[in-house]
Amino acid sequence: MLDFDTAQARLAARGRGPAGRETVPLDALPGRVLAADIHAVLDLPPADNSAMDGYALRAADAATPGATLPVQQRCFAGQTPDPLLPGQAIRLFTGSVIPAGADTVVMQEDCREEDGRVTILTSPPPGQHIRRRGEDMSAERLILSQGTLLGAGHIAVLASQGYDRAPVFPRLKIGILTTGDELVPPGQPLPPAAIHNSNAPMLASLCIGLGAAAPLLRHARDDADATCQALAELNETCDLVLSVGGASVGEKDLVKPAIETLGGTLDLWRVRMKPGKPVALAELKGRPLVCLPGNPSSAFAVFTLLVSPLIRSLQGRRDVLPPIRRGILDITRPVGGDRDDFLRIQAAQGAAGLPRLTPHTQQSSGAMSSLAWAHGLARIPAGARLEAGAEVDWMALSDWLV
Ligand SMILES: Nc1nc2c(c(=O)[nH]1)N[C@H]1C(S)=C(S)[C@@H](COP(=O)(O)OP(=O)(O)OC[C@H]3O[C@@H](n4cnc5c(N)ncnc54)[C@H](O)[C@@H]3O)O[C@H]1N2
Ligand code: MOO
Repeated sequence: MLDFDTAQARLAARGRGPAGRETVPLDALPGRVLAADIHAVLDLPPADNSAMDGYALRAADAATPGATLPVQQRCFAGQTPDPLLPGQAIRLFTGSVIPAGADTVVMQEDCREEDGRVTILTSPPPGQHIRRRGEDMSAERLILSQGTLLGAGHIAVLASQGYDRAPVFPRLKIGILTTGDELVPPGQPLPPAAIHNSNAPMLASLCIGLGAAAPLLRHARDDADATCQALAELNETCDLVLSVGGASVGEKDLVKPAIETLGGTLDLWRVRMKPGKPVALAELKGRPLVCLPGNPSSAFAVFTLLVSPLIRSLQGRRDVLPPIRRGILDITRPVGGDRDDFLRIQAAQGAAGLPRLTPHTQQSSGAMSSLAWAHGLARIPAGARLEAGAEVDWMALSDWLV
């Protein structure tokens, strides 16, 4: 058996960054991956400005508490103040440019203004409440790196620099192949012995959550030619193909022979993880193809832990392997087996700082109710027998499925 970390590293390393780029306006950037380093073109703030509503003055003019200074001018954000005359103060507001000659700002709560004069109740130190030119971003400095997954914070930074668009990598095209005569699409009547195809919409939604284009879905009945045909079509049109089901040892496991018939190479693994043992990484016409196990919870775990790093590396992202968290097992019976167990858990605030991880009562690979419940997957290392209170690694879905 192949240990879990080796399988994960092999898949993460298979990703080759995307070819091509496109330029996209700010409102279409969330979830896209930056295709170039971005440098600042402006100093931000562009000039020294006030962090408070108050008065700009020379600290030396208010060294004695209770000093009273004439108010020379009122200057709002967006206006250019006159130079500050000696012994005077300029009324300003948050964001107002600091007048030449002023070296400090006193917030209005520490002053009293009456009849055009302001009394400074608390003597200010020099430099107080002044935001310096360029202290946030300075022109020509790197502000965003290629491979960054863009969100609201990055878009704010781009906009502040005057960029109204940015270069991004094209969205990854993923094809999903499901197999099995027992499967019927949702929305259609269910004959005896059939089940609805839940893996196709689940995997499509996982791919979209990772920023891929809406996947191309194909279903092949248990037939060698149909499987070959669907696989060839997906491989032709997509950057990555995921097949699900038919990866194990059954007599109708037709995906592997189809890959070989089409001239692909196949690396077949039995990964020491539960759920999710049968996984294969194939290469067909220079493009990767991953075979996932058909059991829905196995497909979900394999996608989350093994396929998502491959997708992130194919997307050209910097953060291929998301963080691993720590938590405390909240269990009533010992856990552990001969494979690394990835238990579907909910996390709650624990007493001692680390979160408390409660596994779902139904951990079977075929059961999927827990997928709509889980916050993450807690790892129980192969060979371990862990009791309540044991500290373990866990992968939050909110970290791994973006
Ligand atoms: N003799 C052995 N049997 C099995 C082994 C083994 O080592 N020896 N491994 C088991 C493990 S572990 C897994 S995981 C499964 C993997 O099976 P396959 O990847 O070949 O998948 P299928 O047999 O096609 O299906 C398994 C299960 O999942 C259901 N399924 C499949 N596709 C979908 C779908 N799109 N939507 C909903 N459900 C789906 C299918 O009906 C089966 O119930 O093999 C074990 N067996
Ligand atoms: O590995 Mo299978 O995924 O246990 O059911």
